[in-house]
Amino acid sequence: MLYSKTTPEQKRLALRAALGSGKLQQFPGAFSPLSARLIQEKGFPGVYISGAVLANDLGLPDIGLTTLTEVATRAGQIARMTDLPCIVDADTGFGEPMNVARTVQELENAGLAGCHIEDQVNPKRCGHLDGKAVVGLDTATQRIRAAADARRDENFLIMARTDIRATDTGPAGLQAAAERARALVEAGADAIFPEAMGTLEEFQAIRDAVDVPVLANMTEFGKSRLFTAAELESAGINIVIYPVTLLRSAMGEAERTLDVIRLDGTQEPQVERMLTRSRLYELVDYEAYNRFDTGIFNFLVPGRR
Ligand SMILES: C[C@](O)(C(=O)O)[C@H](CC(=O)O)C(=O)O
Ligand SMILES: [Mg+2]
Repeated sequence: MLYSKTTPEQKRLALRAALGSGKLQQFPGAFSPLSARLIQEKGFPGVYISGAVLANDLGLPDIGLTTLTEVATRAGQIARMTDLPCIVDADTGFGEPMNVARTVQELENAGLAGCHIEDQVNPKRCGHLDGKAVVGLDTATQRIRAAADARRDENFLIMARTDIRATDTGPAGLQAAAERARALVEAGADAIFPEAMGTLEEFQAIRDAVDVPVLANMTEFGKSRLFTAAELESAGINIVIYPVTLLRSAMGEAERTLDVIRLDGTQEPQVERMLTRSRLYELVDYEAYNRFDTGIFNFLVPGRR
């Protein structure tokens, strides 16, 4: 009922333990607080909160238009509805290194378990598009150092994302990614998100370059093949995200339903594919509110009528 009783501190500890377990952790992307409940119910160990989903849901492209306030607010709404640790996409940290410091403190306040900060220039773009540019090593490491120094809970996870691989599609790009990953860990990153890796061998190369957890981004219609959990685990990957998968599924289904209503004049053929009323009520814990309400209106004071 209401919000999660698991504290942010407990969630951060759980995330640290999960990442150190040696088992691949699958984090689907929640597009809403309710979808985070579904992710928890299905037995996943954590929730990812995607910058692309946040922006797209507002009708905006994912090019750094969303603000820290918008991201922290929405991420906080999602985080408080689940007992699972949530990792949020903090893009480039919303400004200069000093802004990155504030970003981390706001995300801590919002109850997140961790965030990732990338080395793209502003305006940033989806990591799987062409023509990206990254900042120099100094700025990239300053962002991470500022983030690591700003946190007040040492277990808040600072993940560094590097987009440098795609700036040179040949072996030099991969070499640059491995070097940058090492430098970002040196600057204080607790985990590495190598963006737009093409093959399992590329993931393996980053894995070999650092001794912190490594993330794989299994976003659809991107540069990576959609590797299975077993494949990623065999490459030594610690955490995999499916960032936009649920939004794409939900919007795909919404589009099909709208077409049916237009064509058939009724949604009837789609009803059997929908979340039922009782399932929806289960997810919002309706029953618990009912008990609460009954209790309030039935209280007795001994000796009084
Ligand atoms: C992971 C990502 O940063 C996101 O915002 O979810 C995106 C996902 C996407 O656009 O498919 C990314 O840059 O890969
Ligand atoms: Mg993003």
